[in-house]
Amino acid sequence: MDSPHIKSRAKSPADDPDRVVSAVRVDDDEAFELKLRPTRLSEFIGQTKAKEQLAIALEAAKARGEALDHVLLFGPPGLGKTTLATIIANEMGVGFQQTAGPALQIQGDLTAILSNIKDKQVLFLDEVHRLQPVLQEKLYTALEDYTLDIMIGQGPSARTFVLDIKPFTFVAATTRPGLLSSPMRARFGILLRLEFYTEDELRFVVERSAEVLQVPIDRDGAAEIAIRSRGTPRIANRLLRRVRDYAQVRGNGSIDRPTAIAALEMLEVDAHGFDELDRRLLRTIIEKYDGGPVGLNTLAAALAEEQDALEEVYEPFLIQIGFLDRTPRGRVATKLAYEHLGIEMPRRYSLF
Ligand SMILES: Nc1ncnc2c1ncn2[C@@H]1O[C@H](COP(=O)(O)OP(=O)(O)OP(=O)(O)O)[C@@H](O)[C@H]1O
Ligand SMILES: [Mg+2]
Repeated sequence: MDSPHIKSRAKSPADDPDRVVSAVRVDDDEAFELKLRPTRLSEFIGQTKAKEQLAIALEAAKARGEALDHVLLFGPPGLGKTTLATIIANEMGVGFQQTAGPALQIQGDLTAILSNIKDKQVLFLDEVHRLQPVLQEKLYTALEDYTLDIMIGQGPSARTFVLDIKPFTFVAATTRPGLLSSPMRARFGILLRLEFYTEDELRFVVERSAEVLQVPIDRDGAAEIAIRSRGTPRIANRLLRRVRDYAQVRGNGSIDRPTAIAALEMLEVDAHGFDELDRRLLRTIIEKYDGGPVGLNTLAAALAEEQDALEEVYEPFLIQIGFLDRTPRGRVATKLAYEHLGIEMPRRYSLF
């Protein structure tokens, strides 16, 4: 993500409650996530709409013996974009190569990757919104007709070569689809929007991960973790890991509801798994703008965050659980938000 919000430093990063519930990946998630990452579409929990759309496209492409159409995966962090990209390669039975927008700086970086592409393979580009505009333009032709124009030399003696590229599947991921140019968006045949997970789906995620990790957990214990995971599998897995530690040290190693509650309270994970920005956003609307409505640009300035990051990454979850309303006149904090923060809701006087 582009703008990780500034966090106060706790003594140990592992004890920082905001870190525990942040949807953004942190370094020590990596090895752990790899282990818990589903590898086939059938193991991928939830996202029924995206999964169905993808399953049909995969079957059709396989039947035709062609590369799958280019895919754009978008949605807030930690919902399974990278996971789905690897699943696509597995299901197609093709190679997988991964890079990220900020890793490609000059045209040579892109040329090197594209000229080594194997037939029908998946090229996964994470954070596609951070790819330099000049490189985006180069990519357009590669995606459309599998050729790449390479300029050699400068000035009057410059010459252009056309490089043929093997047909491949470009899978791009972004948390901020609003930052993509429309020609870029038009290159994707398959657009998959990932949504926040329901509590039941997250309970499945927790139960599945517990099985992989061989941690005994009962349904209520898993449900308790699911509720506080902010609709996000990454957070669910991270909380499971911390609750497992707690159960091992303070309990008998297995996770039931009382153990999960005690562990999550110790970690200061609140009832909805809010992180610091969620709370700051709601508090700002309530305390600075009397609960709203407040315009997105004003709110972004007050929080020192980018507008589209608020709109695409943070607000959707708060809206989904009914803490925030988007109205034509701006953002409004709801009764639930006041209750959650323990602030009394002022009585509103109507003019009529
Ligand atoms: N549908 C799912 N079923 C089971 N586990 C999942 C699912 N989606 C995600 N996960 C788990 O959540 C972790 C985070 O998912 P992933 O890395 O794919 O998210 P992402 O959308 O790529 O995040 P980012 O925007 O930060 O790149 C994975 O390691 C995986 O274990
Ligand atoms: Mg990812």
